[in-house]
This record gives sequence, C-alpha cells and structure tokens, in this order.
Amino acid sequence: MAASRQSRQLRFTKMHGLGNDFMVIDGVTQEVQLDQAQIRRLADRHFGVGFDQLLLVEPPGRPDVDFRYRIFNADGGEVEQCGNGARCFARFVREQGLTRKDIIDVETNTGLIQLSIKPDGAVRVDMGLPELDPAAIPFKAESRELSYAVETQGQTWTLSAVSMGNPHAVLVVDSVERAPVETLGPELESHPRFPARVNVGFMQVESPDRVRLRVFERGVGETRACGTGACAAVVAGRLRGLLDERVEVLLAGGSLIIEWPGEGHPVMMEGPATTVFEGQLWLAGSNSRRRPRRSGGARKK
Ligand SMILES: N[C@@H](CCC[C@H](N)C(=O)O)C(=O)O
Repeated sequence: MAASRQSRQLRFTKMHGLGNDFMVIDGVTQEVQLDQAQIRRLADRHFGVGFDQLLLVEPPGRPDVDFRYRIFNADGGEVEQCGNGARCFARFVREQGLTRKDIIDVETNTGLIQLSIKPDGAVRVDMGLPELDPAAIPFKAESRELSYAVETQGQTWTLSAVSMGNPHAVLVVDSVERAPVETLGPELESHPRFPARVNVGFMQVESPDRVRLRVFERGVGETRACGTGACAAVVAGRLRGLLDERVEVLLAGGSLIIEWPGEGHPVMMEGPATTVFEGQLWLAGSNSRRRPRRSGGARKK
C-alpha cells in the first residue's frame, strides 16, 4: 500500500490462541487512533488483515499493574474480556521486549487479570471470579438460578448465564456437531433478555473432566475457540453438578485446561498462544481521532 504524505505507519502482530485469531497492536510505543469503521475494515478477511479480535496493548492507568489491555471485536465494538487474547497478550509483551516479567498484572475494562508465562511457553491466566448475579451479567431474570428457560423461535431453551467480565449463555447439548450454533447462536446473541448481547456456548459433556465446546461469539460469529466461553462453560457445568474441578475443554482449534474450585474462587485457564507474523500498514492521515465505541449495548465501565 502506498504511503501518502499524511499517512501514519502502524506496526502489528498477527497471533492466535487455538485458532481464535488476533491483530495485536503495541499502543505503548506507538500512537494508535482507530475508529470503529477502520477496525471493521482491518478485520475483513478479504479486504483487510482478518481477525476475530483486535488487541490493543496500552500503558497502565494505575501504578500497581504492568499494562492496560483493550479488546475490540471484528464488528469494531469494544468489549470487556478475552481469554485467548489474554494469553496472546502475555506472549506479545514478552516477545516485543515490553517487559521481562514472567508474571504480568493487567488491567482490563472489567478489572484485573494475572498472566503467568510457563517455561514451555504456555500461558496460565487467573481470569478472576465469575459473576452469576443476573443484573451484573447483564441478564433479565427475577432471581439467580442454576439455569433459565429462554424462549426464541417459538421454542424454549435451557441455559446458564455467567459473566467472565463479558456475558455468556451456556447450553448443554447432546452433540456439538448437531448443535444449532449457526441458527440459535445469533438468535440468542441478540435476545432481549441479554441487553448487552451475549456470547453463546454449546457444551457437550463427555465426562466430568472433559467437555466439547462450540461458541458463537458476540460481535464475531462462531470462532475456533473462546477462552472466556470455556471458563463460563466449566462454571455452568460445575454449578449444575456435571463437572470436576479440573476440566479439559476441547474446542475446534484445540484444548484448554480450566480449573474452578467453586464459588468465591477465581477461574484459572491454561493454554497456548502463537505468533503468526508481524506486519505494518499505513493509515490515511485523515484517520479519525474519535475513540472506538463499545460493542452494541455493551456495558460502559
Ligand atoms: N474470543 C474471546 C472472547 C472475545 C470477546 C467476545 N466476543 C465478547 O463479545 O464478549 C475469548 O477467548 O474469550
């Protein structure tokens, strides 16, 4: 792409966590100004770089953490949390020389997470406490329940509602292959009972320590893996008495290990993070200085 006199160069790294792919941008050493329309164009797999989420690494806004971490879905909306992205974030800040630490404290839009890089390169993430209070998810319900009946398309579906910083609905299915991910996923994503929209997980329990999972992600569509979706599924399965404390979650792109002792404890996630390539692009100088807005209906923190 030719650079005009007014254009600005932007370095980025393409990464993935189990096939959930990211454009990761260093906003510590570069000035980054991207609006929602630009993020959508960059996310396009035919006309742009192509990714499920854009991750923006920023300096911390408080003294007790190492970085701030912002996440934008392919639709350009800013969201609160991303598990696979958190692991890639950890590898990115180390590989780019932004830190030499093995344990990294990071501020997100919904609180703090801690990332530990293991000697084999895998990343273990303390994803924090799951939120089960319907109002905080947010999910419209009279009271907190283990599962809820939700109607759409003239049918009633049983689902659990969990926030891992971002909202998740989890359905238990007999088979992930036969689950109606492409049809029910978008219906529930925009269901009026989830005012900030929702990520929709379809979980098949193979045994108490092994599940299969497909996730229709808010603002993206079905992805090859969803880290927060895996955490939410294990929380939902544990609360419904279906799962052990340590569970292997098999996604289309590979496996995550999720551990959750129970209420009052944080959810731990462990899995790989992979760098694919580094690149640079030139953004037109007329690049808007407006900050990207949040995903449709997502909570403002
Ligand atoms: N892929 C992510 C989740 C990204 C955000 C999600 N689509 C949302 O809108 O909340 C993960 O690995 O957790």
